[in-house]
Amino acid sequence: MSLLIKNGTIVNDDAMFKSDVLVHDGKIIEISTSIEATPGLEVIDATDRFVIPGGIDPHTHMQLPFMGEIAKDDFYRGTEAAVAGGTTMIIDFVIPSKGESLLVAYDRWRGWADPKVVCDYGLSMAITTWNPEIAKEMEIVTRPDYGINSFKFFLAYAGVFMVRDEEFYQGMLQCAKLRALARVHAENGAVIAERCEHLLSSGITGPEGHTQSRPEELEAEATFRACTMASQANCPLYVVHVMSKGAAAAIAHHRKKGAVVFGEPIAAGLATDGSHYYNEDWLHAARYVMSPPLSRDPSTPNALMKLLAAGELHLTATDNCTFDCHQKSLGKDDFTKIPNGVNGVEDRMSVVWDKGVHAGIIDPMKFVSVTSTMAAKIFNCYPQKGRIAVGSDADIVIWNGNSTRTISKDTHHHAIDFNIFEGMQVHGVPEITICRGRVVWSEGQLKTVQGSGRFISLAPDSQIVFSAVDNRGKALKPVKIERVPYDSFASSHKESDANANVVKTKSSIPPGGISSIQF
Ligand SMILES: NC(=O)NCCC(=O)O
Ligand SMILES: [Zn+2]
Ligand SMILES: [Zn+2]
Repeated sequence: MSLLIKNGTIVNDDAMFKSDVLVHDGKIIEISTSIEATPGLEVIDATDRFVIPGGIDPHTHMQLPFMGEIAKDDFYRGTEAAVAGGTTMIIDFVIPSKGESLLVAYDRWRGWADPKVVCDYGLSMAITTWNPEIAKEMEIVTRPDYGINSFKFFLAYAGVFMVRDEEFYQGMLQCAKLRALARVHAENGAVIAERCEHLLSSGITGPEGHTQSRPEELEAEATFRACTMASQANCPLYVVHVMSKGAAAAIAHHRKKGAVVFGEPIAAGLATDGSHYYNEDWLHAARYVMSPPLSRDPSTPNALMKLLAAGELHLTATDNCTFDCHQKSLGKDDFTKIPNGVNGVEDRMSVVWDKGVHAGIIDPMKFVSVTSTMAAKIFNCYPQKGRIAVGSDADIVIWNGNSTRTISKDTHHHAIDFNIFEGMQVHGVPEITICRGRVVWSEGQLKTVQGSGRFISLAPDSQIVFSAVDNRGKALKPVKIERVPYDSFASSHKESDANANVVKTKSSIPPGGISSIQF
């Protein structure tokens, strides 16, 4: 099947130019001005439109079993919502139960996703238990037939997914060895558990308790701790769902010291805030319950966008994990029982365009970078994905930057009965979405076939993630001092030596060897 896209403005992360694009058999085969429309070619007129790489959402949880419920968007509805919003690839998380084999969990996720996805997808793997068997299985799943190149550690959800600091540290050592990226959900799960108990016993049972149990300081503290530990393990780190200025500052602090750390704000955190938790309507407030919570500081969404513009945060995701009103209502007497998670996969591209490009904070190239290219580079599928170039997959969106739409549960494609962006009017509309050469969304209609998406095997050792770590590792090598064997008798009779305390060996201070906490 062949497609010709004419008269559009191609946008990559590093350039914008007018050109035509010819697609054949799922790949881009030619980019030049004035490609002739031969008979049999389907022609798309992209005059006054941008032609952008399809969005990549590197953080979703389709049909995740969580908090006694199953997230409503399954891999079919969730990927339909994705393509309706201009996203052509997602990276979802395999999350094994505590003690479960990674391989068993992996097969379950593939069994769920493969027959349902309408766009391409990759997988990341959560590590919820630590033991030598898990370390071995991490090695297995990084092979091409499994295609995992990142592992996520939860520092929250005590007793469910959370790992202890020493397990997280061991896990990162293993990630570094396998050249896989460590990802972290950075909160202080132990303190949160204490605070939840205290709030409930003081009679605070509503959704306002959720946000009060998880002050921003705890996210900032955990982010700082995770970055510090990653530096000690010489392991690149990716902080998922950066929700607060404090967490973003912790990432920037460590980057300034040379750490390889990436920060991912999500659509919810870029477009709305935590004032909803104090809404008097219980259900309204419960809809926004997610962790870490939305920031109570109303200036945070704009600040996070500016940090993307400045390169201090790096790419956007959604953490799409949807529970409907009925599921949310299971926590009506106890906020700790409200299933955590919000929508985003359909609206991320429009929200980032509206709050970023339309607001004058980022340009269209940066938009492409933070919605697609950076994800492709970090997860090592670039330039197959994330670029409009000859040889790349034809994952393309015809984007109208001037058009507007109003987000609503009545028109969205999620499987839930509300939308956290309800009523928001956004500039930036995906008019046509093309997944590997197939038009899957046009004229407001889905044209999808279940199972038509493919699994993308992600290889370890991404350049943008790992190029710096070897030299850094040399400086981190433990130092051994060669000494004459210690003899306690001789030592106690030795004359005092004026130079006894002078270290004669040359030593350097490795990265992270000096405290990075400076006030
Ligand atoms: N974020 C959230 O509240 N739910 C999804 C699971 C996670 O990523 O923490
Ligand atoms: Zn998380
Ligand atoms: Zn998540």
